[in-house]
Amino acid sequence: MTENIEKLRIVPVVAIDSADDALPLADALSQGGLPIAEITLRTEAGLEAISKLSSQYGFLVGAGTVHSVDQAKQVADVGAKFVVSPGFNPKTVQWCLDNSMPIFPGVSSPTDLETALEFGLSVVKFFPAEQIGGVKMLKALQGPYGGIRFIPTGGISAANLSEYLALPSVVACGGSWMVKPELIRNKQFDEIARLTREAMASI
Ligand SMILES: O=C(O)C(=O)C[C@H](O)[C@H](O)COP(=O)(O)O
Repeated sequence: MTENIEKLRIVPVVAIDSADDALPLADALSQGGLPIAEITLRTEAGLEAISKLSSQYGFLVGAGTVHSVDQAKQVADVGAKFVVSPGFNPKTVQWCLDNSMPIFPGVSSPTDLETALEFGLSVVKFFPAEQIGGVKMLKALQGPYGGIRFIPTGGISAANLSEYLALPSVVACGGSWMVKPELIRNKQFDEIARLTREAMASI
């Protein structure tokens, strides 16, 4: 899974209000060159949106904001291909490992990284990236945690994306800047495709 995500280099993080918008959204992202999305469970429509996208050929759909084993089971049942969580929940991580579900749990400190090592993880989300020290913090972590790679998310946009992607420890960056909820709500799919193309052109 990491290789697939690393090829694309950006993971759009989506909060969707209506599952009816899922397919046009996936089309817009694909047109922009990013056939991938992390659909968060922040909204009630999230699970249904994941279900709709899981059968879209060539589109990689993961689930975000997964806080519990129950939620991990739910997203697995509807066809999510990977799980992301904002923090490190050992029970959720263990369930995913036991069930061959790729998981990228959030870390924000060396202590979290120690836990990730204990679970044998080699790729984690780094959240909230900008607020916890961004590129500088990732560089500092590179020494003692050279075996771990990151998906920084939080505060990333076209303006600072390339700084993160230049780090060898960064697999890809997550972000909502090209899929802001209001763009989806207003069905501005052309604008989503444009912002996605712009992001892809900057890397
Ligand atoms: O919902 C989750 O599971 C999260 O961890 C939060 C998201 O990853 C960030 O909200 C994305 O960050 P922005 O690109 O700054 O919007």
